[in-house]
Amino acid sequence: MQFARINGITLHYQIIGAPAEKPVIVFANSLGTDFRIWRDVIVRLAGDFAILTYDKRGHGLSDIGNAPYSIEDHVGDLIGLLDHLSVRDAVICGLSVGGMIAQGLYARRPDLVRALILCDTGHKIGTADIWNTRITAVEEKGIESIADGVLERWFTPSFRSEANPAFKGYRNMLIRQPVAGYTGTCAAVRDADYTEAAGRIAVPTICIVGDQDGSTPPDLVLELAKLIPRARYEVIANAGHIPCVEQPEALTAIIRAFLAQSLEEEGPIAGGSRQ
Ligand SMILES: O=C(O)CC1=CCC(=O)O1
Repeated sequence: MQFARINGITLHYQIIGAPAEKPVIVFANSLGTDFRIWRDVIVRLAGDFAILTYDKRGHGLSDIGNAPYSIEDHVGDLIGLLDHLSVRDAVICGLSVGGMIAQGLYARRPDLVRALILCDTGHKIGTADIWNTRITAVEEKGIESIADGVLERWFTPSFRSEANPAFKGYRNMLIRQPVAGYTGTCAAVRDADYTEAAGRIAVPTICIVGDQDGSTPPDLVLELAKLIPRARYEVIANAGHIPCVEQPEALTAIIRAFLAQSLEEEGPIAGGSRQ
């Protein structure tokens, strides 16, 4: 296991492959999850790419730090981690709040970003009322009290079978996140708005969404894609909010096709920076 002290807190991360030798893909995960959600995508990409995953603050094995957070706290952690690992010019793939972190990273440090894969995310997600209601419920009654509603938006009905051990496992992942980390990140999403910044994105970008995503539905993700100059847009069939879990093969195929085209257009990377 790999850990680094960044911005005064311990972050848990994992690097597979050599960033000095292969194009780097960084995966940023969603609210209420840790980096294990990317496993079935990573195993399909490893070998061709160096892969960095990490648990954002307040999630997984990373420290909680001072909650509540702003999205800039999460962005600052990823900047710190990439600087710590001397990774530049990476492909950033972010899911949901991870996609907002990716947008914020590009806004602050475009030198770190070669391409963006924005998965089931938005320039703005939800309303202040929705997030404040959720924060209050979790503070008063715990994550378990909202888990069923969240899981209905995360996964399609066929995945949400009690007979599916993976469904139970991801429910465990959600309800075992620290309350302060979870509500702290709800506050970060509530206050984040990348509507203006989206128009300034000038790297190859693809926006991807599950056709049954109940959290950031296809309409929202399409709206984001339309804000970003020349962004591509893809819908994955039979997936909710977390296609890396439900449809990893389809998601990997889209990522591969996008990177084959966009990295080819831009020229080869070696040593974590463009030639
Ligand atoms: O958990 C949810 O409701 C969906 C979600 C919104 C932001 C995020 O990261 O996940």
